[in-house]
Amino acid sequence: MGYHTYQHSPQACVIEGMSSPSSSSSSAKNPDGLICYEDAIKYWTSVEPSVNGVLGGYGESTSVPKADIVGSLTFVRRLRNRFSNEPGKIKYGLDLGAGIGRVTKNFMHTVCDKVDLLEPVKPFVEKMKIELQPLMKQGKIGEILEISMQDWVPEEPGRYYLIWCQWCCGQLPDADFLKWMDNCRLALQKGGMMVVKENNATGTENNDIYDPVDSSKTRTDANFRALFRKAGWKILSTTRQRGMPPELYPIRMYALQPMEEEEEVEYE
Ligand SMILES: C[S@@+](CC[C@H](N)C(=O)[O-])C[C@H]1O[C@@H](n2cnc3c(N)ncnc32)[C@H](O)[C@@H]1O
Repeated sequence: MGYHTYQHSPQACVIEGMSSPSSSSSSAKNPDGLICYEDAIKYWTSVEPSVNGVLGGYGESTSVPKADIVGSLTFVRRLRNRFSNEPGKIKYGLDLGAGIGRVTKNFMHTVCDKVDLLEPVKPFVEKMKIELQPLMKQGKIGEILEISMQDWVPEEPGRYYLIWCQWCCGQLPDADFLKWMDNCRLALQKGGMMVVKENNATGTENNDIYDPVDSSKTRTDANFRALFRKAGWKILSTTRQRGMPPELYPIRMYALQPMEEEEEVEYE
């Protein structure tokens, strides 16, 4: 997510050349086929390891970082009676696509006993280790996994009380997204919760927008809901992030739990 994940006309696809934003290129129809993991890592490795870098130019001189953290905290606090840790287990958090550790540093450590972070980009991991020094000294940081979400296989089933995935699951095409959700289910404690916080493209299920800058896609709310259902997760609650600059895509938080077998899903 950078400048490019914000409200803009879909740009010309790097593969197809300079088609106009309004042209009906196959990129608009099949963004999944255009996602390239290597290009994504190359892009993120070239980005300054700072809040400004991971937030695409919406750093600390803007309202975005603060509004984002306040929104996340409020959302999780509102849900505190709807999820719990498994008796006797540590309240472990997992911060996915963690960048320089912004989410853990400002928010996750306050709701979890300990947080693991997953981030594939080396300069971000190096900066994260500096940013999180004080929390490491307090014993609040667990493992730092230097891998991509699509390569992650949970080593300890039922480890996590809260899994947080923000502004990074657009890096995965739908097929890998579904496999990744299966891994999340395996990794979650009984009673635990996962939150996906992402930009939303407008339109129906098939209107996801490819972003050539970081080789990701921005999903519609309809596609998120369809994928959650397909992967066997129910939405406990969902809300729109408030207080963001008007030029940005709408941002939505989805609080999720695995469906019980035969459970009816209620969507808001
Ligand atoms: C927009 S930044 C968001 C960082 C962080 N979640 C935050 O909100 O501050 C996107 C992050 O996703 C990471 N990323 C890119 N491809 C990824 C992948 N395949 N798996 C996991 N993370 C990925 C990037 O390196 C970058 O740190």
